[in-house]
Amino acid sequence: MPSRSSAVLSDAFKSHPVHLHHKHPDFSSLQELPDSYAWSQPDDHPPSGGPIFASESVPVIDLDDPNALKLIGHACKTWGVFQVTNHGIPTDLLDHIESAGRTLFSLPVHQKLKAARSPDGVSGYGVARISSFFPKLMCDVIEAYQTEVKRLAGRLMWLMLGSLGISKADIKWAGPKGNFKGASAALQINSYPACPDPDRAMGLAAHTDSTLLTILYQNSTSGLQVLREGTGWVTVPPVRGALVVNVGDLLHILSNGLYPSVLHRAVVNRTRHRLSIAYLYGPPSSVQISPLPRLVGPGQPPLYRPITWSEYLGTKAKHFNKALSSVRVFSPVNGLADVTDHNTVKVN
Ligand SMILES: C=C1C[C@]23C[C@H]1CC[C@H]2[C@@]12CCC[C@@](C)(C(=O)O1)[C@H]2[C@@H]3C(=O)O
Ligand SMILES: O=C(O)CCC(=O)C(=O)O
Ligand SMILES: [Fe+2]
Repeated sequence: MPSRSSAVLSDAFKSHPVHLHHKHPDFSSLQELPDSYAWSQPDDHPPSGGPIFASESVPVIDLDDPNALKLIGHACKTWGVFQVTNHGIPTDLLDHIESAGRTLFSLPVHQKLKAARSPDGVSGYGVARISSFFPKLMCDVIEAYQTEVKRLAGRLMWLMLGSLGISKADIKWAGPKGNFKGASAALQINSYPACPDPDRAMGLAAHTDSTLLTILYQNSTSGLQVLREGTGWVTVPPVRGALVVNVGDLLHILSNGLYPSVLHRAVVNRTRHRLSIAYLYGPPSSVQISPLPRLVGPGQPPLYRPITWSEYLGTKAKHFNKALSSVRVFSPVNGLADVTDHNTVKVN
């Protein structure tokens, strides 16, 4: 979004521009998966959806539930992801932003390319890392959505931190009113066209978000999967009106590893187009984030060094899924893999 915060955030990519040599095919007319889209790691990609009858599923939490705080704390510790209902964002605003996204993606390719994201930019049309050049009507919807989702993000922050015993006095950068006024954020609209060969393709590769938290709206077509230890990839089913919340790397750092960021990916569907809208939420871009003093002590040394969001995005751009372990202070002495290290994911 053309906002001050994303202009500052984009500084993070100046030294790691992404040069994509992709042509943008017209997906609406493709009968076969182009070779350039065939996924090279079939082992890591069991047929779309993972186990059909997963014994456990991602928690769905009603924010009006008096036990919401406890339920959120438990979900953050054990899953790193949960869905929320009664979150205050009206369903018709969700419907509007979805149709605004569809309108954008259904523009002819040449028109979308006029808003192509530059190699070191945060916003624009492209293959993952979006926005701008919207017709006025669409901007209104996006602004309305950003206002609401920003408020929800602040509320979720206090619920997530509150369940760790953290109060407003502990987070100075939340501002005098504790409403995270200076927070930075990016809104990413993802479009996953129907794919003739979904088991050989990938919508969005496995990653963790470099955020404090991410709030994701997904339309009625499933595709989001989270990696659950001992189970494998678990589909997060779309629940009408609900939003998915996941823990990002910066909350992982802030909580000194108590709330692990969750590895997730998006798979594609043979017949249905899928759309998702991610609100990637973080602290003011130059605030140092480090394990909260309240969560460290003699038996619990700080596991991560202080780092700003801007610096972390640069680290992510360089090390991808190893970024988090690259800011870890104590490497395990016995050489065992760090449980938080997603090093089973190969970086192409
Ligand atoms: C504020 C952010 C967070 C970004 C970069 C920048 C704008 C776009 C975000 C995403 C969204 C898609 C996955 C990801 C991994 C990607 O490629 O672009 C995210 C990345 C991150 O979480 O690191
Ligand atoms: O489309 C999805 O479900 C996932 C999107 C995502 O992970 C992201 O934008 O960071
Ligand atoms: Fe993500």
